Amino acid sequence: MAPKNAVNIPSFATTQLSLLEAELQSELSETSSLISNTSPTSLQRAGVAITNLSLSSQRTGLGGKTVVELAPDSATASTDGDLPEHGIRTGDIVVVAEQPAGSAKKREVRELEAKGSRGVVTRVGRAAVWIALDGEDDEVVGARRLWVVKLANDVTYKRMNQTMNRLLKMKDDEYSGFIRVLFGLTSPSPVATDLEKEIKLEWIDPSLNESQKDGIRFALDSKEVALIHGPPGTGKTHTLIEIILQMLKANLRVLVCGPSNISVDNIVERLAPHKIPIMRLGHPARLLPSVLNHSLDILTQTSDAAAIVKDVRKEMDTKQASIRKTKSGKERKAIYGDLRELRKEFREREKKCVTTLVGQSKVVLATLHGAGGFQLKDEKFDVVIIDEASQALEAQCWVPLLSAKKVVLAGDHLQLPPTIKSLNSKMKRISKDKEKDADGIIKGITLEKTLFDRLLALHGPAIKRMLTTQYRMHEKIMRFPSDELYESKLVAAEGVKDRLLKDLPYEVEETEDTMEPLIFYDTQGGDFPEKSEEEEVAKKGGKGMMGESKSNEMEAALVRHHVQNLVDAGVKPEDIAVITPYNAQLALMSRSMKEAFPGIELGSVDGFQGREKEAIIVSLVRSNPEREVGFLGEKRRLNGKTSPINTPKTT
Ligand SMILES: Nc1ncnc2c1ncn2[C@@H]1O[C@H](COP(=O)(O)OP(=O)(O)OP(=O)(O)O)[C@@H](O)[C@H]1O
Repeated sequence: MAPKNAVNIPSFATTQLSLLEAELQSELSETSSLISNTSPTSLQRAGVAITNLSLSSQRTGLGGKTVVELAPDSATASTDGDLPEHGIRTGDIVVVAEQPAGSAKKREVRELEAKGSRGVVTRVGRAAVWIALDGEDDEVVGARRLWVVKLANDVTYKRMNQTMNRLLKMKDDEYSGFIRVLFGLTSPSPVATDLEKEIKLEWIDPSLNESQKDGIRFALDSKEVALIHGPPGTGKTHTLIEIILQMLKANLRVLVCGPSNISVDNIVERLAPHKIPIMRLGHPARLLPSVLNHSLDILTQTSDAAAIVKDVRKEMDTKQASIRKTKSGKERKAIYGDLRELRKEFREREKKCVTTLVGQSKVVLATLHGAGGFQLKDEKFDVVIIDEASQALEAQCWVPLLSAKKVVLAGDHLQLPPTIKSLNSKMKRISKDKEKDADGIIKGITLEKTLFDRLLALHGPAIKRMLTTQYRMHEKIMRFPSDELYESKLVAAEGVKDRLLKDLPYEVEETEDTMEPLIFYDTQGGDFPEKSEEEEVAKKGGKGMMGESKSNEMEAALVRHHVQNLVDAGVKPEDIAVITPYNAQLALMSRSMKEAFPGIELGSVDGFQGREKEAIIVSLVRSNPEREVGFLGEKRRLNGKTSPINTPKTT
């Protein structure tokens, strides 16, 4: 029987499309106001541009695209030849253009795009940045001074929109059993507790704990959907690896996805030692070096099927190199003509080779977005596994799911959801639309609500298994998240439950700071006032830290003092992280501490989620007579940052 709260699929798709549009618009307007109101130098400082570059090489990359390498212009470069501090990352959508003279000149995004070439950053090095250009005939001439400016990433939206539009247009009889379950038109098939099967299951990893085994059995037995709920450090990825290996043993074909390249690479790295045939889709420049051997691009160069693509690639590279040697415009034009022909040939051959290689792979790994590429267009999988599912937008998850039969989602809905920029306008807009009863928008669906959340609300805890033993925190640190968020179900593994800083595998003195797992510094009262600052760096992409920011100087001094104590006791700075929810506080602390304690890590609370350190110092900043805590009121923000030892927690 269908649950009462079944979701109307076309309305769901319409709602998602409208939310995605609002989100894209807010991203676009944020970028364009920044670009039009700020000088190149300030844009660089804000993390969205690199100035004073020149072209150092160009060659053919995946899909026959031109990849340009840009390095600091010799006239302006620092003596070490390194790029200046910047915030451009692999995967960013950018424009490469001639740098405007006059630092404060106003410019429009449109104008910038018209003058320059759009592309994707494929690699960021210490002394150079590589960009794959979108256009066929894009020409970046070497003699000029260039700059790179980051644009809003509308590419990911395009794929989500396509997916939601396909869902919107599907007719009732086109809904697969799987889709019907995911929208509550039917209930999930009951999972038979097949005792025989349980007995037959031979564990590949002998160290699995009981809750992990239970989750694995459930993921294997369920017919349409299984949620693996993994609180911090409970071995979610560990569990997924066993699930993948068991599925492979059962001769199933599996597609493994995650919202980011790093989430996917993490799984590839852990699967690799098992020597099973795996294929990682995605641009090699964005993959971890250790993962490259499994990447489709490398396989298209090294496998037997690849030989046929190789000669065209070589020919194209030679042509690319010759462009730079010629001064004549006419000759250059002719070379571009040849390149266009070669590129066509290259793509056809590459496609054939890719289809052969992908068709042979039993385990394919890609980002959610990457799963929508041409390589998987007609491929069928028995199961789609999504890791970090509570960090992904639901529309993103549907990219690989539209033609799926079964999904295993791993995540933790009690840690922070994906960051959404348009939250306020979106909420208002939905309720207004609802009042007017317009376009079938569903109230209560937000971008922040992930597929994991929605399925849990739709079908209840029966579709979920929770991992309960955590391998990261001292028992006392674990107590707070366990009691507040996980119904006191977490258990600390033997190896960590009473581990202290003094027990680190190198010499650490026994002091009051190294013998306590959890220390609070009370900073209430008049001596530690918070300060508000207009946050210039908010646009840097600092998650959840928009608008004005807060800092607390006295607290920063206290943090520094505590770090000093730890270091004096022998704790290595690289084992210490200082995190804070506020950008202004981060800036204040970074300045003084990075130099004093080389190797120490400083970061934002949101950015640090899911990482580990031996000692974590949390600077909470807020301290005011009104007792306001701002966005720290979000419980999920206080979750998941703890490590074996958590030191001062300033309040
Ligand atoms: N059954 C186990 N026995 C011993 N150690 C384990 C076991 N399961 C997981 N671990 C260890 O716990 C740590 C966390 O594991 P893993 O990275 O798989 O967890 P996670 O839940 O994916 O982490 P995160 O909270 O970052 O998402 C790792 O160091 C891993 O080796």
